[in-house]
Amino acid sequence: MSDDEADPELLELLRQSLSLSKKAASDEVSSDTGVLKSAEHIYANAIDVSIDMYGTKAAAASLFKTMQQRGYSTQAWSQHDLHPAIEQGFSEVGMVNFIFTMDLLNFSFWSELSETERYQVEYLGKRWTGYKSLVACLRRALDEGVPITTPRYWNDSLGSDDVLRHVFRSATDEQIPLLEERIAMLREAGMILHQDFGDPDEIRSDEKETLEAELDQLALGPADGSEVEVVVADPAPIESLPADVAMESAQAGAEVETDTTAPEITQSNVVSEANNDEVAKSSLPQPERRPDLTVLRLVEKADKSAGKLVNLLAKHFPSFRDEARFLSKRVRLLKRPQIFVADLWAAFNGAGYGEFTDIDHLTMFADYRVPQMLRALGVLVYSPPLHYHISSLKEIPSGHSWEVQLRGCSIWAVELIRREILRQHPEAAATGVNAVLIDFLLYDLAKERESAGEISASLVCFFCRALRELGGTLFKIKWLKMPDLQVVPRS
Ligand SMILES: Nc1nc2c(c(CN[C@H]3C=C[C@H](O)[C@@H]3O)cn2[C@@H]2O[C@H](COP(=O)(O)O)[C@@H](O)[C@H]2O)c(=O)[nH]1
Repeated sequence: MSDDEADPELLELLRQSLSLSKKAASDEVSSDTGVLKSAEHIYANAIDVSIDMYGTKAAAASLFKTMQQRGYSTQAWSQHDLHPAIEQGFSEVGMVNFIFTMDLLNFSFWSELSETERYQVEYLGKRWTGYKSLVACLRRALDEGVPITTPRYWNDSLGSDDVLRHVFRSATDEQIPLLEERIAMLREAGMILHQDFGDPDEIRSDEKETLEAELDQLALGPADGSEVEVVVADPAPIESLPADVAMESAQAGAEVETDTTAPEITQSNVVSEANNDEVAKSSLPQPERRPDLTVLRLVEKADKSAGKLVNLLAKHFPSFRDEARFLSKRVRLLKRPQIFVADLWAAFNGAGYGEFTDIDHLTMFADYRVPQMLRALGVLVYSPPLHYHISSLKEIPSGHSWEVQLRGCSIWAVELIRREILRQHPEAAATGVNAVLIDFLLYDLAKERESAGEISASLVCFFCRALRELGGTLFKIKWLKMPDLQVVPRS
């Protein structure tokens, strides 16, 4: 390096000491999520939920057998009715943005109404409920030309409350639970993505000038007093983005910049992810195309670590920070950050943006559906007070000790099932049997039972272990109303 060139390491040191470099802020993220440790702590101190050893062994055997029979793998993810796939015309940017949007809102589809009256979404000539109703809303919006999976859109004037309410519209009188909270979460996440992972091009000019001025003042002249040229890193020109992203954005303009002065949004003048090409051919004036790479940058910041990506989500996004207090200790459950990473891993089959070196460190995702299945399999056992509370259809408030015990013990139970499978079948380690696939399978089995009428949507029939052993009948009890998201009213 010649004398008059600025020392890049010195400049980075200056930036970090002034905490001007975003790079410094996110490098402190650990790859250890702490979720399994929290789950073990909850299990070790739970008095209302326990894990049955025999049930766990039996569940491990039957789940492994089912996995073998179905050849269960990440491939199952793309075979789902509504999940996006590259083969359907989604770009990689579009897939990542879709999955982020989906898992940002992937909570609480609970209804107390009957199958016919509960919230449901009409799409592709079918009625979708539960988690699938959310995915159907996103697909339907894209088909209707609303770029609902483009983070930039969430705070664009075109993305009004009315437009977003229309995206989640119901085919029945019941609307999607927590609609206003979901809209607020979209806007908050869009702002955070722009602030923390925004395109350097989009840094406000005054912000950039401030940065340059501060660095100018601090640039240390070399010993011989010659001038040091302060270089403020220019935004990476689009051609220097990873080949696949540059290609995606050059070809398909995966995202469309919504021009706030554009005419009222109509089906034809907004380019959606899924039908870029058709509209590209249309005669309409095409707005400037620029991909929204903020989620990609978030994913890339994790350096292919699943644990780091989970922690980045919990660190930057309050709505992903799924934690609770149990016996006056903070515990981490992080259901949706983990399910986002798992969905990326499955959607991309462990490659590209789905490649994670530590995917096996993820745990089960503590929702309200998989615990039902664990109970039905005889893995989870409830204390009489908890069982009575549930069977008398009483709600369990968010953050209540019972909720934390149910979620934490479910995570620990799936870990014990995973260990038992590997104990019974050491070869399974090579086939990638991990908590993610066990969880996915438990969820899918629960939904299959629901479709087969064994578990109705609003009333969940449990084989109460004690009754079954006494040859008792099926206990018709309603699953506890346990919102899996701690919704803090937005001030
Ligand atoms: N632990 C766990 N929880 C999951 C899922 C999924 C869907 N994942 C798909 C991706 C790959 C798999 O093959 C699945 O097909 C949704 N949920 C949660 O359930 C609740 C919705 O329930 P219901 O109202 O009945 O649809 C809600 O809290 C939602 O966040 C999962 O996989 N694991």
